Amino acid sequence: MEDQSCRSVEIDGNSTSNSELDSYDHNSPWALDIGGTLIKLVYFSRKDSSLESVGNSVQVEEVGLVTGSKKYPILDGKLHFAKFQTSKINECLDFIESKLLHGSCCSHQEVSDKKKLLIKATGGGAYKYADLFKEKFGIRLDKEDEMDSLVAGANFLLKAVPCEAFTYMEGRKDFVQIDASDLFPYLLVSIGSGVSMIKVDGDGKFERVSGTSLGGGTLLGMGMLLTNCQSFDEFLELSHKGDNRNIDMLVRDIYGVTGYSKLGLSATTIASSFGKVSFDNKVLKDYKKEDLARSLLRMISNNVAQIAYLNAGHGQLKRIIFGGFFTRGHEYIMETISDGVQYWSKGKAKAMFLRHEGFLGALGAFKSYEKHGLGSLMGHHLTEQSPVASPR
Ligand SMILES: Nc1ncnc2c1ncn2[C@@H]1O[C@H](COP(=O)(O)OP(=O)(O)O)[C@@H](O)[C@H]1O
Ligand SMILES: CC(C)(COP(=O)(O)O)[C@@H](O)C(=O)NCCC(=O)O
Repeated sequence: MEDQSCRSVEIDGNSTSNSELDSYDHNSPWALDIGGTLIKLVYFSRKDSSLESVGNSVQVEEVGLVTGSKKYPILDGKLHFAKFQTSKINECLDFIESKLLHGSCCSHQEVSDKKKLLIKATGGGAYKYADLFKEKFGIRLDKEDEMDSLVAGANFLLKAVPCEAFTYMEGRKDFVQIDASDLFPYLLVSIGSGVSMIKVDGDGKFERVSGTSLGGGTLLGMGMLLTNCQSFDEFLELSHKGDNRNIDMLVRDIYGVTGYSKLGLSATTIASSFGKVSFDNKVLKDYKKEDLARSLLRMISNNVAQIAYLNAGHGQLKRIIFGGFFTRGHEYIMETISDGVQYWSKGKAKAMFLRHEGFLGALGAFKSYEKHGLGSLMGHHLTEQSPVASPR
């Protein structure tokens, strides 16, 4: 199971001067997003930091974003992204220890003469696992609201990182540079274990307009039950090889080869996900795992796309931006979501995806150090050095 990975992007600090910055140890500010399924960790290392060479059990790949200016060399370095299974939180703790992160951060709190480290953390686990971090490292998790963090992370990426957003249709990825003055409003759809839909009107201005419990956790949970696969990656691999038409009832199975043209329902449109099964006199083992995986993937992706479209339509939003680890750059998932949005909106709305889609909350929490007078930890004008792979 691909239960952890780590990537990095190179950035230069581009901050306003802040004297507080100089009195703290900035070797490696870091922040966490502890979700229902995955823990996302974002940390910063200076260019000459020993962090690069410690804890090499986790692969660190350079992705390659560099800022223009070098005003604050103390902040020059790399932003790293790592993820872990929430169910294996000890691996995350070991990683933090191996990178010596437990001794460094951006903010301290004086508690009975002792300086305590405060680490920005978001997601439900910031509450659930607060005691664990306190007991293990003496660290206090400084909780940032999950929705605030998602929006802050998405706005930062959309405004500051060129070639962050892209569309994916008919096998083609097209990067979209959105003018910051024309960014809002948009619908942010975070597909994690569950799904949150947030109408974003500006920095810190948003409303969670909807959500659904049929999300990434549903796909993974049902996928494991139906196919016996042990991981998300294994499930995706299976789904590649499958044919959902052996499981789903299509319009043609009901109407015949002409489809239901009066309603614009072509013969190949899925009329009922998993509907074919009710016709067959078969049991689970008679079905190919690949087909079940494909059908389930389409069912969840279509459903999220449809609910997203409905909410975007309601708020008259033309852009729907998908985040969360569910998509993970997986072409078939993105294609299915794009098709769904295209189909339901009759081409009026567009699905967009983000290269750092799984790290919105963690990035938002990381950026929130700024709110507390710690200057800008990340440059605001990042320029792309070369086409990059996403940190997945
Ligand atoms: N390596 C992985 N392990 C588990 N789930 C993964 C993995 N990669 C992608 N996923 C998908 O991403 C979902 C979790 O997304 P994420 O945005 O991290 O949500 P959460 O914050 O709830 O953990 C999972 O439910 C699963 O569908
Ligand atoms: C509770 C959550 C915000 C937690 O976020 P997650 O860990 O799934 O990313 C999310 O799972 C969610 O929005 N679920 C849908 C709940 C609902 O609106 O019905």
